[in-house]
Amino acid sequence: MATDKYSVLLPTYNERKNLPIIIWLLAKTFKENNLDWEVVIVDDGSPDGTQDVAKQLIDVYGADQILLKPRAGKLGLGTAYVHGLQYATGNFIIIMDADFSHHPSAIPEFVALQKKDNLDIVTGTRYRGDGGVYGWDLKRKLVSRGANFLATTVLNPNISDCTGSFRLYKKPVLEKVISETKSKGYVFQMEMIVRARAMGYAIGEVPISFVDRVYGESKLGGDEIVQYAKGVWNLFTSI
Ligand SMILES: Nc1nc2c(ncn2[C@@H]2O[C@H](COP(=O)(O)OP(=O)(O)O[C@H]3O[C@H](CO)[C@@H](O)[C@H](O)[C@@H]3O)[C@@H](O)[C@H]2O)c(=O)[nH]1
Ligand SMILES: [Mg+2]
Repeated sequence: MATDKYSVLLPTYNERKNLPIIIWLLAKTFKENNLDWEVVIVDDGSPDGTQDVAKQLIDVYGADQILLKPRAGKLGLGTAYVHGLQYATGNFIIIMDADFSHHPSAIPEFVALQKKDNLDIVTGTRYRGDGGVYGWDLKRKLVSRGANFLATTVLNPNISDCTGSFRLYKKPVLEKVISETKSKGYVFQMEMIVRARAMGYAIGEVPISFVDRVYGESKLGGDEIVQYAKGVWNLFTSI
């Protein structure tokens, strides 16, 4: 009996090479675990032809499993989730990256933990238990650790990985938290989890291994880091 449905929001920017494999892995994982699913691809006009690949995947898997909801230009990661959510039909939403840094094989663990404690949110953590980061250089590791340290000391949300973006939400919970969230870029994930905590939602953590992408480049730039620091400050003064 499968009444629950899981909608994956998959933001893409130049992920032509990664998309077919991540979709294949997702389909396999959901099928093997007997879960009802769909993927909403939010592509921001990638110049590398990501959308052509997405259309081919719709032909292979069917339009009820793969939805392509593009935007005209690169408008940022945070607003990509807001955009994708409008089209999701599942009662649970999974947010993840399209470049295998978030492996679909962790999804059954997220689902099981959510069910066990009837959690509102399950978030992947690189900074607890068996979790970890592989393939990042020292600078990127320091940026991530520093970002988490800043959020933890200033906002104290009692979450070991505030900037991670592999998460499972009850759909109404995500809708509520997203409606209160103001940031537009990478800082969005941190703001979401801090606000969710302040709203009193039940949050669980699953240790995950984050492996740096094989194909393509990260889109995290210096501007995102500045936006992040501003985001922590805004939350500090508003929550
Ligand atoms: N639609 C859209 N997608 C985007 C955009 N920017 C990035 N993406 C997509 O968002 C995902 C993550 O982007 P990456 O560029 O691969 O991020 P990262 O450097 O690996 O950063 C990861 O770690 C950060 C810090 O923990 C996380 O905050 C971030 O979400 C991600 O998991 C990828 O699927 C990428 O294509 C955008 O402006 N628009
Ligand atoms: Mg990445």
